[in-house]
Amino acid sequence: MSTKKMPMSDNELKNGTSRNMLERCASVNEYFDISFKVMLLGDSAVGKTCVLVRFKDGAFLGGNFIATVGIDFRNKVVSVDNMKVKLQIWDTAGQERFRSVTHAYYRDAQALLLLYDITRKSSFDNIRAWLTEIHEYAQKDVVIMLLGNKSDMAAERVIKPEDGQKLAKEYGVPFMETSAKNGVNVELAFLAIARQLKHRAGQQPHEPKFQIHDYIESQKKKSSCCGALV
Ligand SMILES: Nc1nc2c(ncn2[C@@H]2O[C@H](COP(=O)(O)OP(=O)(O)OP(=O)(O)O)[C@@H](O)[C@H]2O)c(=O)[nH]1
Repeated sequence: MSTKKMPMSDNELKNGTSRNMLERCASVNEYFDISFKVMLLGDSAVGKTCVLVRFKDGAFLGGNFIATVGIDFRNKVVSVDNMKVKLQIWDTAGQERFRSVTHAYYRDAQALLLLYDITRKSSFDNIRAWLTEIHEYAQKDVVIMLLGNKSDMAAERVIKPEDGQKLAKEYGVPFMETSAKNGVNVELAFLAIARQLKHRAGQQPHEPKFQIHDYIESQKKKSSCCGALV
């Protein structure tokens, strides 16, 4: 299996060869205290790879769209309180024909980021089908977050933030709009997931449960002085 268009040589990437693998091995060796698997899901072209590249490398993959083939992953170690949390983030192909490949990876995932494109209604309408699939293949206690991506494309928007919020509320999952292009909320989404998983792993019986919704809202308020965060 291979992937596409991370910011390395195109040929290596499409064929999943040497440098790609070496870079991943190098990041595997980075020190960490605890590790979690996170998967990116959603229709083809909603921006899963771009969101991952934005988080991992702080870059935007513009230009021609090349669909992911199969599945691939990237590691990133983030600090949560005084702990190093490694997120192994699996980027899946959104195209229907790869579904049987990606199903096999659901079981190991501790968190799922489910994306739609705010400029494409069908990708939003398909979220219910994705959630049905998640309930069928993923662990019962998997942490799910809904992301409305491409929030920078205001002129082409067809899905309002309230629609995303409403759907997320119906399923009891946190929601935010992101932009892989300008980076809005991308880091927050992954950090909120890392924090939730870390708290869950080390939670003592007397400790209050980590409230991911409250954390997201507090972080948005903190950064609202520096830019608009939906
Ligand atoms: N304006 C804008 N374009 C984006 C954003 N995210 C992704 N794109 C563009 O949308 C297209 C699809 O992005 P990908 O990240 O390849 O989509 P994907 O979900 O990984 O697609 P599959 O690999 O087929 O599942 C590309 O042309 C990106 O440049 C964003 O936040 N804003």
